Amino acid sequence: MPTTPYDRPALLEAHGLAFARNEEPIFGPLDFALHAGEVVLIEGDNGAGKTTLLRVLSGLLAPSSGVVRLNGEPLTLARLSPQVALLSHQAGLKPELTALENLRFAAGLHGLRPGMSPISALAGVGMDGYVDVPTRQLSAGQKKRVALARVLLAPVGLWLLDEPYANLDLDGIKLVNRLLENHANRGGAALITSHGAYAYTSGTPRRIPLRSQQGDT
Ligand SMILES: Nc1ncnc2c1ncn2[C@@H]1O[C@H](COP(=O)(O)OP(=O)(O)OP(=O)(O)O)[C@@H](O)[C@H]1O
Repeated sequence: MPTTPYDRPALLEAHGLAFARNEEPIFGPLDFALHAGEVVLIEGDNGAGKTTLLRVLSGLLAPSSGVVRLNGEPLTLARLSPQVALLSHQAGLKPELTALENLRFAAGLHGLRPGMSPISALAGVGMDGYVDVPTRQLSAGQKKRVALARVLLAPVGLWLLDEPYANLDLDGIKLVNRLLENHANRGGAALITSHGAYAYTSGTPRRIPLRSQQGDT
């Protein structure tokens, strides 16, 4: 019998996942699973809890209740870094290093996706003309592209991308959609947040709507 991604443990699963701050609910409880080949979009207005959810899913914040599993195993920071590439609001680049040096540094820490090099990852995001430029001299959108190149370079199946479209021009938005589509087609999976304006549209992604709970009665 042919196997499908659904026969294997999900790359990422959340069960009864909720987060509260000072007893104020931020999101949840949420139940979802992300399988190989899927892109799932977390949608919500400003303050709805999208970044908080990604920080919980990446082990940076502990949930108030519920569990997160990576490839069927409980999430731990030790399991996270070899399996997950994170893109957060801050590009996370070292400003004194060039774009290329930043990617070489990342490759030294996390390794390389087969067939990919720091130069080819920069070319893949349209930044091959900026390899020798210190990243402090780059615009916000250019920094975002270098940060996306770092995601592209990482030899991992799961991408957690917080606002990948922010600061990008129209070409950059199409680029993110193309990167997501290619990643899903080669068996990867991605969870992305967006306000919805530039949502990934290929293959009708599943959506997890978040709604601000603060002030609810
Ligand atoms: N460090 C913090 N301390 C206290 N409250 C916080 C903190 N970070 C976020 N919040 C609150 O948690 C709620 C969810 O914030 P979060 O950043 O997750 O929303 P978001 O959906 O990502 O918003 P945006 O679309 O504006 O980026 C908001 O009400 C916010 O004010």
